[in-house]
Amino acid sequence: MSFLTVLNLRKQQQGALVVNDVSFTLQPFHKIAIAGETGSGKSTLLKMIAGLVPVDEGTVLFEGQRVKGPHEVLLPGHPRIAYLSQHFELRNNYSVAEVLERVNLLEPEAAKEIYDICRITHLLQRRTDQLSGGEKQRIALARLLGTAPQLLLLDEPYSNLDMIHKNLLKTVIRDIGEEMNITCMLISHDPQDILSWADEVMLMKDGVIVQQGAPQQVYYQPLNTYAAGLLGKYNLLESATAKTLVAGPPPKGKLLLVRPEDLVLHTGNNDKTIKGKVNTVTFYGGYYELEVALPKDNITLKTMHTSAKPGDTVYISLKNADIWYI
Ligand SMILES: Nc1ncnc2c1ncn2[C@@H]1O[C@H](COP(=O)(O)OP(=O)(O)OP(=O)(O)O)[C@@H](O)[C@H]1O
Repeated sequence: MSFLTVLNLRKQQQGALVVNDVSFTLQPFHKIAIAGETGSGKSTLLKMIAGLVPVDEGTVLFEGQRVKGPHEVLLPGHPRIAYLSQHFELRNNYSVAEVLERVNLLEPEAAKEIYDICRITHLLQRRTDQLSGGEKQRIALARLLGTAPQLLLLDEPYSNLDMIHKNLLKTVIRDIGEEMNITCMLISHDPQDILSWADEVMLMKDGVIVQQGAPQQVYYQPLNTYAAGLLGKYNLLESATAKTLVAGPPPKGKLLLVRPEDLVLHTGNNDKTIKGKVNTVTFYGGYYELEVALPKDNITLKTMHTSAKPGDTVYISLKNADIWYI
């Protein structure tokens, strides 16, 4: 028996199929991250799993039991599945401690551990209108954890957070998984959040899972340009370019997909380099990004150090990475 089984789930909104025959299973403590363009059905899928939105067709089984829809129960939502919405609200004119105590099901010691993990212990006496967005987010999370969930569904938890609060929340989410033994699923638009956290990545488009696999696999072996683009920049290289960079002929009708960091910049040429002219150089802090015009392609390349300037001639080779054509 799987921890969570999603079977042929379908949902229509305003006459359009927004979740279309989605099936997957989730084992305890396996971290699944979902990405997809806006409107691809990610939130609707999580809300159906949580029992907050009625299912049109299909079934959600949590520990072998069907998750009931919101119209089948008095209080919508499964008691052991928590969903953190992008649009959560904290009641005004209450202290943080009061907001948390209203729903807390845990012993004081366990509740205190959650407040520590969520880094909110110092905020307990504050009023909810005296909090920053990042603090509110961690309190909303602590409130959900107080209901003792086994499965936590996080819907874009990092949106609208500055880097400091985002990093703090990332640590909190990691600790929830590791120290509280809660299984998490997460939606995010940011490849860095997804790839660094997930055991498995699920990519959605038009209500369908278009690709699912380990982060390295979906990043380096995307099934199509949509999947490639969701997880970062990429180059699609013509066969003439591919022939210079890769030993052996490219498969007919296919293009070589290369991530910018898998190209190497040289100042001199050899038989595995291709000559190009630098169009732009952009500094991003930890790396530089160069746009380079090749005879048949324009490519994007990432490098840690460079003194190249627009107009310079450079030579480019491919790192010894796995070759992927689409
Ligand atoms: N309650 C609703 N009533 C009508 N249409 C809805 C409702 N909820 C969602 N939709 C529509 O269903 C589609 C999928 O929405 P959903 O929020 O699941 O997408 P998403 O992938 O989570 O998008 P985003 O990344 O923008 O949050 C969208 O076209 C949306 O407008």
